[in-house]
Amino acid sequence: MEPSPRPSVWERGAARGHEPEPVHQTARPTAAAPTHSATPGPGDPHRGAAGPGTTVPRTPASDIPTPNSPITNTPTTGTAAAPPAAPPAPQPSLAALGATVSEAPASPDAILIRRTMAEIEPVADKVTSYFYALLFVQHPDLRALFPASMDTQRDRLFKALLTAATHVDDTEVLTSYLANLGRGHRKYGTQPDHYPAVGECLLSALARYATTSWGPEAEAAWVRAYTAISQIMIDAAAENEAVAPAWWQAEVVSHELRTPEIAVVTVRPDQPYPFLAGQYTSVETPWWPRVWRHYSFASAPRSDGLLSFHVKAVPAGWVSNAMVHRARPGDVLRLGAPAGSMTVDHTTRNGLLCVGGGTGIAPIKALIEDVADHGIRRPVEVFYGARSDHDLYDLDTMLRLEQTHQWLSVRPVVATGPAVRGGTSSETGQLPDAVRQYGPFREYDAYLSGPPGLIRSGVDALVGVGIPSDRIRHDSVEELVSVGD
Ligand SMILES: NC(=O)C1=CN([C@@H]2O[C@H](COP(=O)(O)OP(=O)(O)OC[C@H]3O[C@@H](n4cnc5c(N)ncnc54)[C@H](O)[C@@H]3O)[C@@H](O)[C@H]2O)C=CC1
Repeated sequence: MEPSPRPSVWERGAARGHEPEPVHQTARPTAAAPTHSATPGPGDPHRGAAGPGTTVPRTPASDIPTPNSPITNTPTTGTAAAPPAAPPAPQPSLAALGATVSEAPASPDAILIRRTMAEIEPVADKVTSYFYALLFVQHPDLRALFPASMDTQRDRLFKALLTAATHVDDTEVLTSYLANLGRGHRKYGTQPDHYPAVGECLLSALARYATTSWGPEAEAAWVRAYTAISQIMIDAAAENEAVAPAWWQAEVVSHELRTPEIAVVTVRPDQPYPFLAGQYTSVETPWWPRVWRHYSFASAPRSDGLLSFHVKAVPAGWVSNAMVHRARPGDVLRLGAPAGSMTVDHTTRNGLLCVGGGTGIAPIKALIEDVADHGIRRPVEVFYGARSDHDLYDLDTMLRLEQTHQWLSVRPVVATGPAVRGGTSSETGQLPDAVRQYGPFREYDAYLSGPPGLIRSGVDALVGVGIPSDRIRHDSVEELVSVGD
């Protein structure tokens, strides 16, 4: 697969009179690879972040590139300039982006971009493969910074780029999403001068496969979109450097095997870790460098600063098996920044209807603790589902919470049963069906957590029991699908 020797679009500059965007600045840094969602990626997490400081022209996020004041990216090795004062705001998911795409009239650029997208969709795998082949041939220094296995990685960078480009008209949601993405990429050691390299390869891949819709206008639209996207990410990362580390080191302080496959892992971050109950983080183990997976926090923020995760070892899951079968007290993990919008709205007195399946009960437990911490009595109804009685690994904890808080009600539901544990008999069936038997829940906000299939069918059930879709919160199904192991 030969990379095309085409001249840089960033050197040529976008159409419509925009200033050209220089491609290469100083020495290429010791970059890193993206592992989950989007763009240029990670450095070796256990060696410290990227290489020498580099500069790129900087523009206002909402504008088209105009060289002005430079950003200087300095290595971040986990030392925050100042401790983060407040927990981060919940971040929008790709699902949130999807909800907005059809509402506004499309701009000319968006129309051109969507045409390209429609054309490459049937051959998306080929486009992605070509994109990475090109990236690694033209920038071999970047290859060593991606995970050894690209199986999971393959889709992430490319898909996120395309998703963001598709939503280029929706400035508010897109900016928030991309800013979060840019901050999240700090843990990979992503540097500003990686973005033009990725942009070049993205456009080359599109040009090769979108033969019908591609042309000077489409290319110019993509250059503008990608330039805006990368600038938002670069700016957000630079701003975030002043207030938070690129990652946190976290020592395992306890490891409790609840079933042969499920462990509760508790860690102590090396510095304050602000987050909100219901959020999740990315975790990298020392055994699989540059492979990050998402796990929800299983507790609300605690006064001792400890964080807990419920991890189920899934077949062939690298990180999950390491977390369950290998991690022991004293091991040091790395954590990315917190993310996710499945958080409690404390401006309302609505009740909470919580549906947690399997290890999806972890963030539900955090939400319950959060409600308790706020001291306001709001009804909280929990449906806790598992395949069998044996898999209700956290039922004792949930029942203890129910005994402590009279506003809390916990209903175990097993797919195959019947079962009785802790003196509480479980219902038998699927979680969404169990929810439908109760209600209506019109004065409730809903929280869904668990396998992607449960999220999808759960939303329908929750709407069916009277909860408007804008009051149903769950993490992005796309992210859940891509973090299964
Ligand atoms: N924030 C979140 O949404 C979180 C999601 N998870 C995800 O939860 C999953 C947990 O896996 P396991 O414990 O093996 O769960 P599991 O496969 O044992 O299922 C748990 C429960 O969900 C129900 N369920 C599964 N698929 C369903 C479907 N298509 N429709 C209706 N109900 C369904 C099952 O009947 C069971 O009650 C993982 O995929 C993990 O990534 C875990 C923690 C947090």
